[in-house]
Amino acid sequence: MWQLTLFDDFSVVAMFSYGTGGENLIQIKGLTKSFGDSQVLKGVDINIPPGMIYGLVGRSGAGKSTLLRCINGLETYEEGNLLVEGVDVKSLSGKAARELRKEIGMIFQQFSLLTRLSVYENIALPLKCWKYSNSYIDNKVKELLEMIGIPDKIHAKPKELSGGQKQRVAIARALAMNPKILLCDEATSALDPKTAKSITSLLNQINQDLGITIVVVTHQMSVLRSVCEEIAILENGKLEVSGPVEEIFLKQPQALKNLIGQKDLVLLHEGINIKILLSHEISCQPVITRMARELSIDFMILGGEMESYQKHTLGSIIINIPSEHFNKVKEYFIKNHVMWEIVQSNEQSSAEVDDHCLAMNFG
Ligand SMILES: Nc1ncnc2c1ncn2[C@@H]1O[C@H](COP(=O)(O)OP(=O)(O)OP(=O)(O)O)[C@@H](O)[C@H]1O
Repeated sequence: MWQLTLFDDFSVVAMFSYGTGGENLIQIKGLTKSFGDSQVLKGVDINIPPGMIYGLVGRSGAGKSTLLRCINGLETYEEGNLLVEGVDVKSLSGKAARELRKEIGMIFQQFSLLTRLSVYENIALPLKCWKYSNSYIDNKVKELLEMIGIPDKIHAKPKELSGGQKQRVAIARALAMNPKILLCDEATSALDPKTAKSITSLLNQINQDLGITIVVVTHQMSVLRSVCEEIAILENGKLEVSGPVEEIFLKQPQALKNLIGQKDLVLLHEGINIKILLSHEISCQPVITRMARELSIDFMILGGEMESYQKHTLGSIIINIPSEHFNKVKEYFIKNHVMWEIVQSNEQSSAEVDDHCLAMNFG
């Protein structure tokens, strides 16, 4: 539903309030951004529905932080549209731009707390800037401290806090204005794995309890897997792949391989090495052992891994089967809707594997 809002500097902004179900809270289309002669975002398209935790990944310099800063209006862009709640961020100025930023909280790798202020004062800062009453501020800060789980640190200074506690305070400060969107730029990168996990759990909790849409920029794949529903992979300012996180990690498109590299696999030169993708449906069933029984074949297990995602556990397993069984194994996979691919050892060329399959009439 469209709404006209009149701000006190007399700027009028058409606001879109969702409630129609399928609308995207953040709609990015053909976004282009340059610094001088260097184009760092090259026509990026991304849609993020309300309430989703969305991950942005890519190698250093891919343009992730720049994209985040375009979302909250800290950077401008030359071409394309970036709509937040249906309003093009570029069209906003003055009070309207500040109102938008009020709707969007942000946290960073280095926490960005003011060292001379206490935890209470740090969290209260945005509320003071917006001139809320002292009693409102007091209630809000205490409520946020309860939510982030460190009410006892209310009078502590940042130097008296651990990294995880500092990030909790930064999260509380980012939530002080009741934003609809929380942008997290490498929020867990400076933390040890266990503390990082506790922060990702807090983000999940905030998303579920408050319905806040969260955009996460990270280099940590475990963070993506544990919090994000969908992700986008940026390469040199271009969107290479986007979609559900489970699907992307399962199918491993080239852009993901470019990002995380290839694992060193111990593959055999003899027979056929097959990677079986254990989707949620497949990982819930004893597909592999059943295959051995049903087809009366033996095979070697060369490796495998299972990873936990927000909703499911999935992964892959690599087996080596004797060449003469390939046809019936393939038929078994097709019949049981198993996703698979042949992986070749360093000694095997693809032509060799193809010849092998042709010679065996594997087609
Ligand atoms: N204010 C700026 N002025 C000029 N160039 C900039 C500015 N901010 C970023 N850049 C350049 O834009 C490109 C993208 O930077 P950005 O910080 O968005 O990448 P990133 O994907 O977030 O990288 P990282 O993962 O290392 O944080 C880089 O080449 C960077 O040097």
